[in-house]
Amino acid sequence: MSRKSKKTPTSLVSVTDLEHAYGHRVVFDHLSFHVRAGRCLVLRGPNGSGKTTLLRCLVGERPTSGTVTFDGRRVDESDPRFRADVATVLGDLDFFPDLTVLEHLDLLARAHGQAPEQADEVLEAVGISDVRDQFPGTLSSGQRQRLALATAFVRPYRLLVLDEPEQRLDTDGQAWLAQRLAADKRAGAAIVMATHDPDLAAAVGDDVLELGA
Ligand SMILES: Nc1ncnc2c1ncn2[C@@H]1O[C@H](COP(=O)(O)OP(=O)(O)OP(=O)(O)O)[C@@H](O)[C@H]1O
Repeated sequence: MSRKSKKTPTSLVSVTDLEHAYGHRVVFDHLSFHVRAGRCLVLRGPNGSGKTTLLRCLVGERPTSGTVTFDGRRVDESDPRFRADVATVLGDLDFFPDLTVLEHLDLLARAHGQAPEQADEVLEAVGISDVRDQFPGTLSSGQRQRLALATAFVRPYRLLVLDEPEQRLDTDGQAWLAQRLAADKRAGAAIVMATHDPDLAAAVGDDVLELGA
């Protein structure tokens, strides 16, 4: 008689005994967790508790000690496979001043092998079609944030890493973001997101890691 083995879902991101310090200041230590495909881990904690530092370690910043793996391999931001699989919106992005909003997205879509109409679709979805021909320097802060999000959403990914994606978005933008992230999870993406917005955390988060507690 054959015995069926119960398949446990594998982790996409694995963090083991992670520590990061700036000089003598230990921001976090002894951190271990996993994130599976289709799940969202929310990082919470007060200002300065280490959320951004941890997100940066997930996408290639070298920690003081410990390991971070993505899909079973040590994270290496120069690895083309890693870059193809992982999208990030971390901090204020540097946009090319001489490329329009549409040109930015078009460039990224093509670089990731997407159809040319992908940029237009994302512009529409993110709600910045009306500024498609403007340069980044002429956008409002909320429009810049929408463009930052669009740079991730215009391309495929297996892991999405977001630092306070809700910042500067209006109410409609925040509601749209929550729906988009929920749809991403249903499509199988893993998400790790630092947020100060309890509504977004409740709408999208499956697990919560509290830093600075
Ligand atoms: N490059 C750096 N050099 C030295 N110290 C740093 C550096 N980056 C961050 N820190 C310090 O590390 C700590 C954690 O910062 P981090 O930005 O990770 O916190 P955070 O939880 O993301 O905060 P916030 O909620 O304000 O975004 C802070 O005390 C900060 O001053």
